[in-house]
Amino acid sequence: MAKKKAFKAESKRLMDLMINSIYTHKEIFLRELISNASDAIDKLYYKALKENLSDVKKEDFKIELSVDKENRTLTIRDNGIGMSKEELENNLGTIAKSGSFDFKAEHDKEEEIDIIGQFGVGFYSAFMVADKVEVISKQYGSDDAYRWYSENSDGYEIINYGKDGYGTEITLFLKPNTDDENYDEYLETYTIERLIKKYSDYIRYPIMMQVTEEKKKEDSDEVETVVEDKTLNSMVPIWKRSKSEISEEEYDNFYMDKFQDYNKPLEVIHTSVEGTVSYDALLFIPSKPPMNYYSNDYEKGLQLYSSGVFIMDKASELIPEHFRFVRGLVDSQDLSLNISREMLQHDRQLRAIASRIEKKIKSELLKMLRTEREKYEEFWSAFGTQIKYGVYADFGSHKELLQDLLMFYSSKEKKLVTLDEYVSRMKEDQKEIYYISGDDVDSIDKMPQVELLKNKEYEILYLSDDVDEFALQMMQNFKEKTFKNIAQGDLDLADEDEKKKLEEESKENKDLLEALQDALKDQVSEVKLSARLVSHPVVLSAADGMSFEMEKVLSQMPEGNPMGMKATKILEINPNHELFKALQNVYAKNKDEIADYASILYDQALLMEGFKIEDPIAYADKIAKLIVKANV
Ligand SMILES: Nc1ncnc2c1ncn2[C@@H]1O[C@H](COP(=O)(O)OP(=O)(O)OP(=O)(O)O)[C@@H](O)[C@H]1O
Repeated sequence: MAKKKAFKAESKRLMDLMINSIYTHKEIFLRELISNASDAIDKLYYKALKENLSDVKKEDFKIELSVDKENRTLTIRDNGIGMSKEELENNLGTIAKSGSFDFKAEHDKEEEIDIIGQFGVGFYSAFMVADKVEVISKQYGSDDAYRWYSENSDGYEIINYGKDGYGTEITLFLKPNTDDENYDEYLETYTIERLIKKYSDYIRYPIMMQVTEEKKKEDSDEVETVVEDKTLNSMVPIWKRSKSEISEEEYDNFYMDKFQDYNKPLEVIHTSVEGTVSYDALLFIPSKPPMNYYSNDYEKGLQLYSSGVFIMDKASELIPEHFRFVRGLVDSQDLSLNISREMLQHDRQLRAIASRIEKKIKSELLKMLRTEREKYEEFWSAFGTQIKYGVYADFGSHKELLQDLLMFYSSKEKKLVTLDEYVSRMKEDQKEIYYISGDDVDSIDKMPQVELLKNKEYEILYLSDDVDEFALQMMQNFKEKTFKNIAQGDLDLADEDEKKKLEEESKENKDLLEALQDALKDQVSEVKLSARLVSHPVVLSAADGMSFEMEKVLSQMPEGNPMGMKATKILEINPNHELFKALQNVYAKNKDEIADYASILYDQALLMEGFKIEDPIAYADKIAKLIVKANV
C-alpha cells in the first residue's frame, strides 16, 4: 500500500490560497498543463540533441488530449522527458518548486533555452477545475513508471505503476458542476479547441485530439460522421517564420481573422529584435478606422505573447496614444510575468519594447510617405487626425516625433503636402509658413484673405480639421519657420510705397473710419483699411492670439467655451474697392446713415467667416431698405 504523505503545512495553505486567488480565469489550467507538456518535450529534445539519442525523433513528439465524458475526465498526455519518483515528489509535491526553472538555470550558460515554466505553481491550477488529479509518468531512459495522485489537493501519494513509453499523462477528474460553474464544458471538443487556439496555438509540438466531425462524402452530397485525429494548434506562429516565406495573402488573412476586420490591412510591419529585450512583433495598420474607433469602446493595445503562449489581449502600454490605430502582437521570451501570467512584473521591459515599436511605426510610415505616396495619403485620410491630435496632446511632447508625418492641403499643389515639402519650396523673401483655416478646402479657397497671397504666388496651407490650428500652435515652428495664419494680425506683405499709401488714405479717412468703428464699438476692436484684400470689399480679421476657427472649435466643445475665450475682431475695408468710395459718399452726404452701413458690412463679414449673425431679420430689413432706395 502506498504511503500517503502530507503537503507541508505551509504548502497546503499556500496551495489553497493560490488555487483561489492567483488566476482570474479557471480556463487557464489547460494552458498551464500544455505548457508543462511542451517544456517536458523541449527538455527531451534538448537531451536527444546533446546526447545523440537515436530513439528520440522530433517528428514523434506530440501532446495528446482525450476526454471521457462518462467518467468526466480530461487527460493530457505528452512524450516528453517524464519524471522520476523523486521528481514527482519534488516538483509536484513542493509548491513553488520548478524543475523547469532549475533546468533552464542549469543549461542557460550553454545556450538560450526557451522554456515556459518558471514559478512552479502552474500545475496546481488543475485543482481549480478538478478535485482529483492523477499523474502517471515514466522518465526517459528508466524502466519504472509512477503514479502521483492527489484528492482535493489534500496531500498526495506516489505508487509504482505500469506505463508504456516515456512521458507523462495527467488526468483531471472534473469537479461536480455548481450553479455558477459548469465544469462539463471542459469535456466539450469546441471548448478545448477554443482554449487551445486562444492560449496554446503556437506551442511548437502538435496538440492532438480525436474528434468526431460531420463531413461531406467525396463526390456526393451525403454527410458522414468521421472520427479522426486532429491537430488543434497551428504550431509555428506566423511571426516566427521568415518574412520571405510569408505571402501577402497569408498576412492579410491572419490579420482579418485575428483582428476581425473585413478589410485587408493597409500595411504590415513584421520585425524581430535581438538585444537586452528580444521580441518579435507583427503589427498592422488598418486601412480604415474600426466603427468604434472614435468612441470610448475602442481599446488600444497589442496582444502579448510570452514564448508563443498567449498572455493578454490588449497590452495598452505597448502602443502610444498617437499610434493607437495599430493592431498586432508582440512575442517575447524576456518578460518577467507575474505568477499568474496575467500581468507583467516589470514595465521596464515593456517600456523598452514600446519605445522601439513607436520608432519602428514612425520609420515605416515615413518610408511609406517617401516610397508609396498614394498609400500614405490613404493612411492619412484614415488616421491623420489621430496624428495631429498626437502633436497637440501632452503639451506637445510628441511633436518632434510626429511632425514629419503631418500633411496639409496646399493652395499651390492642390493636394496634400508635408511641412518639409512646403518649407523647401518657400520663396526667398518668405519668412513664415502661411496657413488659413475653414470648413473645407473649397470654401477656404474662396476666402477673401487668400487672394493676395495667391497673386503674390505664396503657398498657403488650408486647414480644415478642428485640431489643425491647435496642433500648429503647439508646434510653434517647423524647421525654425513660424506658422502664420493669414486671416490674423499683420501680414507685412506690402512694399514701402504700398504701406505709405495706406497710411495716407487712413489718415485722410480718419473720421469715416472712426464713425464706422463707433457704430460697431461693441462688436469689433477696430475698423481699418485693409492691406490684405484684392477684389473683395470687406473682411473680418482676428488680432494675434486666438483665431476665429479656434473660437468656433471651443464653442463646439461639450462644455461650451467655459473661459469665454473669443478672438478679437477687426473689420477691414478694401480701400481700392468701389464700396469704399460709396461709403465716403454716404458719409459726406448723410453721416447718420453710416451706422446702418457699418452694421450691414459687419454682418456680411461675419457670414463670410462662417459665423452666425446676431439679428438676421434686422440685417435683411436693412438690405431691403437699400435696394428700395436704389431702385424705387
Ligand atoms: N508534463 C510534465 N512532464 C515533466 N515534468 C513536468 C510536467 N509537468 C510538470 N512537470 C515538472 O513539475 C514542475 C512544476 O510544474 P508547475 O507547472 O507547477 O511549474 P512550472 O511549469 O515549473 O512553472 P510555472 O508556475 O511558471 O508554470 C515543472 O517545473 C516540471 O519540472
